[in-house]
Amino acid sequence: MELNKCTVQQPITTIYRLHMFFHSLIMLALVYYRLSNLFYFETVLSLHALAWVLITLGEVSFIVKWFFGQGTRWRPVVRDVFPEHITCKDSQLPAIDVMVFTANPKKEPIVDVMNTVVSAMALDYPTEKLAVYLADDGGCPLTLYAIEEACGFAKLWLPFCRKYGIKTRCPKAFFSPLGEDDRVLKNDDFVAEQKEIKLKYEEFQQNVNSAGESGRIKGNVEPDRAPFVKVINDSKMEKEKSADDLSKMPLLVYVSRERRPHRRHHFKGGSANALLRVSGIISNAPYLLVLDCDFFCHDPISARKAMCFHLDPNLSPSLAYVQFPQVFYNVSKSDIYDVKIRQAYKTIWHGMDGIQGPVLSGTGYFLKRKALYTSPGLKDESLRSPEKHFGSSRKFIASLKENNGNIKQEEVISEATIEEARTLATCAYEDGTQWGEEIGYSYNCHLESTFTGYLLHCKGWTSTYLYPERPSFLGCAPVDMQGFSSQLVKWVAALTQAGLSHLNPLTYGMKSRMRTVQCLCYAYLMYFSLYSWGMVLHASVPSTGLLLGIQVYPEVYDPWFAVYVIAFISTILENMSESIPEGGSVKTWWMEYRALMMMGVSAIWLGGCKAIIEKIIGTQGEKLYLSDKAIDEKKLKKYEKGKFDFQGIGILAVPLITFSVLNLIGFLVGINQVIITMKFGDVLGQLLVSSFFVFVVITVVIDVVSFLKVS
Ligand SMILES: O=c1ccn([C@@H]2O[C@H](COP(=O)(O)OP(=O)(O)O[C@H]3O[C@H](CO)[C@@H](O)[C@H](O)[C@H]3O)[C@@H](O)[C@H]2O)c(=O)[nH]1
Ligand SMILES: [Mn+2]
Repeated sequence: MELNKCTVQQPITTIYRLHMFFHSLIMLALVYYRLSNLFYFETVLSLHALAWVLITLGEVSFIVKWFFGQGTRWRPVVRDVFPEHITCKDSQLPAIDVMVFTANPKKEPIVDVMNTVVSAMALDYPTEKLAVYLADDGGCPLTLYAIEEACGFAKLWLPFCRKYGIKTRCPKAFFSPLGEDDRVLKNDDFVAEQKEIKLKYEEFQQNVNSAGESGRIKGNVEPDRAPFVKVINDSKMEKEKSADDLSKMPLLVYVSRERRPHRRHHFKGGSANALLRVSGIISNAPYLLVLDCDFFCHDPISARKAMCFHLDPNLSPSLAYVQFPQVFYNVSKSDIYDVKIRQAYKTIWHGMDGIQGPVLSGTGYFLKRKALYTSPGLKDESLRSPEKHFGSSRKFIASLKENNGNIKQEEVISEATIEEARTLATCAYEDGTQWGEEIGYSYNCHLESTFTGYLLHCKGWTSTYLYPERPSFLGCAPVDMQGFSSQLVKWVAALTQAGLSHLNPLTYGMKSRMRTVQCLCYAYLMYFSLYSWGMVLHASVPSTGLLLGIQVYPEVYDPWFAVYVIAFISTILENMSESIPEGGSVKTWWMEYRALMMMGVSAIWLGGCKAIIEKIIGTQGEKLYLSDKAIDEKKLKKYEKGKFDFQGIGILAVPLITFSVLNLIGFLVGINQVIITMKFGDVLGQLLVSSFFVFVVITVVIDVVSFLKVS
């Protein structure tokens, strides 16, 4: 019986392809128009010619972005899984190591991190096949204390969930509106037990918070520290106490790698590689579930769902990972900043899934451990000289040869193993090895996961995407302009940097084992900031033209004017065809589009510029912003009401204000001119473009002002 099913999305695929054909004709026409007219300028040194060249460049950037984007619309698919068709016994399921990452308790509230840990421990998967690791990149004593407390709580929580078939296995979510369905009356016992467990949860929370607040346990990041590995719960020890099925607990391990101020640590990528090694000699599961600390498990059977792909003999040999979407529990209906990044998770990932597979999104994916060490179907070169690639640990090298991760359940984890694990988590261990290059997560890009996934696809690995109705994982999104923008700047800078490196999708990717259409998709993502140049030019050239009396579009009576109008409408329709069928309305489309325009001339543009400047001066920013997961209630209220919050956006305000003012003045001057001369034919194109920007600005201003009034 089939374990999974893949369907090409119809009729949208046919519509996309027809549109592709139609739109490419218009684009070609526009290129012809611009190029043929550029030759008519008597001198290239006039302002008029300059304006033409600039607007042409702007149009070219739109066309190139559109062209790359077609890769993501070529063959969108949706997948379905049938976990009930898995025939093997539970004891034959492959083991999974869950890796949870945290870095800073100030930005990542410890109790929330523990909720993620507990939700992972509570996955509906045979406990002896499950191990949960917390990589604490902050090395914070309070986090260690909290995980011990959390483990104690889990001993009550897991049996409770299992006994009553609770689906919402993240305690915090269970006691929130998210868990409403699970809290309905089951029987009298349930009511009593629920009350009790709630008290226990509050007690746990209280213990952690008071330990931190009273200063009894240090809640600070320790930037200069030795490696530390501690087994919090050894499932083997428990077996001896003959735990019954309801109360069995998975292995739980706390890891904090060595950090030294003068040593490069490579952020999450570095932490992940250290954890790969440590977990390799402890449980060495063939599959990994990777979770950011704010992404808790919301569907206990997600692991079984992922296995519907990994156990499928047709897919499995080349399948590196199964990606789930990032779904955020705090997205509001209007979502003014488009924090849910709809285009990525609802369009592009499905599109790439139909080619070679979705992007590795950093969290919520089930990865084959071996994929980080080898290429599919090739002789394993790295195992010929393992020390050069993997470093000197014999124990770790032996783990590579192990028969697809026989979890070592026979023995209790020994002190010697922990000692070795500590060595594997030192800074020096990676010296002179291939970690961060050929092996493990790549250090070549700050978006370690996306880029590592890209390299996996280059090696010929595939991936699949599963978007179930009930979110398998839920995370928390930033809810103000500053939070979302800084995330965007970080991502765009990293992607652009990858696009400008020698490993870019157009040269390196095309020559690799990656499929051609897949290369286009990656080019779309890595050169997305190019598009923002198009936006910036469109936000500045037509309006400046109005001020200086320079015409950049054909006259209304010129048939070419119609071509521009058609191009505009066609672009908007393409855009709508993505967001509206995905449960959206014209309003949701507009919110998303407006967000893109605002971010396009600010965060995305600056992120791209940052990468270009760094490329020219030859440095790479060593600072990386950690997204804030401690959500401010006031900010959340504003966001939920659809009111913009620009506080703290800093330099991003400069382009936003400049382009707003420029278009407003240009528009007024243009209108004035029309009134005086009674002729509008030659400026209408520019007036339309400017008014479009003015319209965006006005709708934003209305939102801001109306909020000031009510608050
Ligand atoms: O030095 C660091 C920095 C971050 N993290 C952890 O990495 C995760 C992601 O960091 P976050 O600031 O939340 O990044 P986002 O921008 O929200 O996340 C996206 O982008 C990141 C790359 O910048 C990816 O690592 C993430 O998986 C992806 O979800 C968090 O759990 C952090 O605790 C570390 O372990 N060490
Ligand atoms: Mn995050």
